[in-house]
Amino acid sequence: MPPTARADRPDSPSVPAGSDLSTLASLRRLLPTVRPALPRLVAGLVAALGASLAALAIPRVLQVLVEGPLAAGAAAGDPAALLWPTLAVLALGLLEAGLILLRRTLVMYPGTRVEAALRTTLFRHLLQLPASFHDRWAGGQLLSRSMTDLGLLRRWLVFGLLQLVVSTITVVVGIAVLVATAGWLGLVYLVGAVPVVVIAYRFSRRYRVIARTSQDQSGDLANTVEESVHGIRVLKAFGRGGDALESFTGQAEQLRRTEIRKAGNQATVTTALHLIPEATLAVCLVLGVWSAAEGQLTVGALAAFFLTAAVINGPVVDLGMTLSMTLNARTAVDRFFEVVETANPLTDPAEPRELGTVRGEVTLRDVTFRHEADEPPVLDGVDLDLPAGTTTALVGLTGSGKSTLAMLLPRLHDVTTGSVRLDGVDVRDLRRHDLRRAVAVAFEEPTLFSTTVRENVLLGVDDSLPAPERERLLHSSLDVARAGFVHDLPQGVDTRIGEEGLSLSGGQRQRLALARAIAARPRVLVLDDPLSALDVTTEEAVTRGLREVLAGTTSLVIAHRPSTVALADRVAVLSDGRISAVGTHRELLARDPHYRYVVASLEEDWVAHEHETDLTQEAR
Ligand SMILES: Nc1ncnc2c1ncn2[C@@H]1O[C@H](COP(=O)(O)OP(=O)(O)OP(=O)(O)O)[C@@H](O)[C@H]1O
Repeated sequence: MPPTARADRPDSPSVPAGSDLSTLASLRRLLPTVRPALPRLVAGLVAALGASLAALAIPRVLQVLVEGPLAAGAAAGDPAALLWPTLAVLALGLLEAGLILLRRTLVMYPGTRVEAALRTTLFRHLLQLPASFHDRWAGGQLLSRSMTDLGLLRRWLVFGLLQLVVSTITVVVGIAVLVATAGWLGLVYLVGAVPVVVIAYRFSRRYRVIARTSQDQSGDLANTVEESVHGIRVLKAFGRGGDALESFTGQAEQLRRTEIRKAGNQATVTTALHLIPEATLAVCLVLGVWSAAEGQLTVGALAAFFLTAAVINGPVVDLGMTLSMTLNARTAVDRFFEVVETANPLTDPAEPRELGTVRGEVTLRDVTFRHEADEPPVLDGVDLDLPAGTTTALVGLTGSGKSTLAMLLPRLHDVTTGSVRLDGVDVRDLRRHDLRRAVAVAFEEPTLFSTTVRENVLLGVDDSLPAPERERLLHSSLDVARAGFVHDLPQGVDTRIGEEGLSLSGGQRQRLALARAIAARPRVLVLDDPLSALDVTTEEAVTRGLREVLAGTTSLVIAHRPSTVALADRVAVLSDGRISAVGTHRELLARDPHYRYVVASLEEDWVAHEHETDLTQEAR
């Protein structure tokens, strides 16, 4: 089975957080974001109501026309008497059309603004949330929440919401007009509204669940596409393209079935909402004609009654669509708030300590770390000193927790217990911005952004530095990382590199990521196996350059190869969640059997890794 779905991650919480709220309470959470747009939305609502009232007024004019000038004019052979009522109907029609246009114009801008504001809020929060959140949440789910769900929400705000309010008011006012026009006949029409309400209520309960399933499934599908495109080389290399397609087709089929269920439910309710008012109208027709024949109702009142009922029938029939739009919007709001209301445990302290000039001394004391409270600890009582200006290699068997430990330094994770200190200050007492200016990281998996080489490398460099200084940093860090290949790119350092730098080789990407970490001139540099994708010759050249840069910088280098270990002044061995030995490479080789075992297994892994890299490159 190809890794098209992140089976280890919940794609979305199984019990939606907003599900215990009523639809109204759930949607009300949008109010703070919608508030600035409220005046235009309310103006749009007034315009829409005006249009509906104009439509409702037309039958009344027709009643006057039928009962007055039409009868009299026709009898006297005086068609001129029809002029004014006809002009009134025309004016009302034009007013209705004008108000509909005004409504559209008024609500279009606030709708897009609210959508953009919500999208920014979501993205800002995603950037704030810790790495552990992104470990748990699939990218496709976040993508579909920020794109599809917010698009649904905008359409509901500019159309569904207004339609719902206007339809409700039109129906209520319309029924009042019916009662005023035809007395008990209006009450008969009102009785017909009871099954409509019951059906609409039952439909909403069913549809809410289907809407949630459909939006979650479309997030899962987006995730599959994202992962398959991301991992296209692996899928091709292992000949698993067909399996990926099968998995995608399965998910797409599941979504299609849900959409069919959704459409089926909508069709059923729309049919019912069509039939009931029409049937009610038929009953009213029989009763109305009988009543007119008995002289209890004038012909004009009867005509006005049916024209008004026809105006009301429109919103009743549309109720199915407006309700489903509202329920889709409610689901979108729930899914939005599930992310936005995820508490961020990695916040800045209320009273942050100032860092001043950083020496770069790092100490870890009795550090325990577990991903979840009920999981065993990855780190369990780690004590480690990184004296200022020294380079320490962190070595351990695979899965021993080296990357986890490295992530504690810039607070990508927070310790569960114990402390990490920079120059004696607990990193949790510092602003994250200050801390991350002082501590830079180059990860083994180098992520590059879809922008120029220059912007990628200068990502961590202070924007306020003068341009010549930034330029110097750019070139010197590219030099150290032996990334001279960028000068051969079509526009040199101004060449846009592809999504995640995929148009570059693994080794080239790794060198740019290394250059980025060096260019930030941190006092503490964390390198998570930064040379793993380099060939031996390039690795030697980079190592020579790095040695100069590392002199004077406190560095923690996670090493998977003896050559990387050689960069370090000393080596710390991570075993069973704690530091089991610290010393020079030679000392540890001489006295620590576990270190000898780790080095031997790393050498084996390295040979296997080289072989696998060759295979993947051949597959390309
Ligand atoms: N998000 C997570 N939730 C639960 N466990 C995790 C998570 N991320 C990593 N782990 C587990 O934590 C342990 C340490 O992982 P870590 O990546 O720190 O090891 P490592 O020593 O850097 O491994 P390697 O040398 O293979 O890169 C592993 O057992 C891993 O499965």
